Amino acid sequence: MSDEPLLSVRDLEVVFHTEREQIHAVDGVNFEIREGQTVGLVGESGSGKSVTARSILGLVDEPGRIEGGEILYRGEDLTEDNWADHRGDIAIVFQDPTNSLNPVYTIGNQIEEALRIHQDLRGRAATDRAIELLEDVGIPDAPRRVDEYPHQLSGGMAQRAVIAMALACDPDLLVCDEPTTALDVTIQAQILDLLAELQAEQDLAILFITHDMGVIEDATDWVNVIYAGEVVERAPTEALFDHPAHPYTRALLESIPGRTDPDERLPTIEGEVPTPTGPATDCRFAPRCPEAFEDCRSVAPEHVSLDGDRSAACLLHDPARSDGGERQ
Ligand SMILES: Nc1ncnc2c1ncn2[C@@H]1O[C@H](COP(=O)(O)OP(=O)(O)OP(=O)(O)O)[C@@H](O)[C@H]1O
Ligand code: NI
Repeated sequence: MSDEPLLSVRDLEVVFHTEREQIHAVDGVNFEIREGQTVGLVGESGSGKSVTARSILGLVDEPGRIEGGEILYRGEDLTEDNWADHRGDIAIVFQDPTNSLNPVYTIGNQIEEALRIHQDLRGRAATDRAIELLEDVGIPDAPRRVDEYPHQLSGGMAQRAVIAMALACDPDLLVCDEPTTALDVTIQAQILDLLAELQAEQDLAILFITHDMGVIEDATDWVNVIYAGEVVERAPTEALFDHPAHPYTRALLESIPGRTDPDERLPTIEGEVPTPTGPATDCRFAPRCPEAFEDCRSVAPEHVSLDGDRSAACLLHDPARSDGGERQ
């Protein structure tokens, strides 16, 4: 295994040019994923998680455009129109399996199509491999179910079939955009277990996107916290949960059920994620931040290195500016 990251997202900028305004949905995002690692991207709705995911696959649609930065897959910049060369290397699983499956074809047909394109497998060999993949993702009675149509599967089984389809390209990286959000809780846990198993058995790297810190704790090795298009904190998962450095991360952690007094109502963060329509001139979280001070409203914070490899973009950690807040 080399030291080079499998995927390295550097200063990614994605802008949506709408009639009314320019939305900087992803505004200078940086993170890395190493082989076999599970990396989380967590933040509230509208923070830029899905746009980041779609960028990695080359799936940003009009009026959106990648306008800056690099997405390096094994050192090769995908944004220079290299997605076609790596079609099978990176696969994506979306939230709602019914949108990823075509209702008029059997599950088997759809997996076999992926096998034909990516592995050049046809006929009996493709069917056998499709059955094997369905078995790998824990679908019981796979030789029969391979001939079923999407509507014949439950939500959890359909999501397993989508994962089987993603694995048919034999990817090194699986991008999972809220893969369990549409499923009920017990099924969610089963899909998380399945992903952990596949990750361990196949040395698959996973980018796990969610708004749910509980899922991050269960599923990831490393976390990037995203707010209004910017990564505001990055840390190994355990360290982040032990000592969250950014006030936004602390607020997200307080909203996990079970971490606060069960008699109290679940604390939620008041206000909403702002939509960035220009370059950052302040801390975008400041209006909602219980610890904000004057400078937070006029200075865009840079990432400050903390212990280990972690960092946070918050003036509380900037020794030159903090007015006596917590320092590390
Ligand atoms: N097609 C589009 N046209 C205009 N703006 C868009 C479009 N798609 C996304 N955006 C903008 O990008 C921002 C980030 O969206 P994104 O879907 O990445 O959020 P998210 O973090 O995935 O949220 P969620 O948890 O709700 O899925 C949105 O707030 C929106 O302003
Ligand atoms: Ni999303």
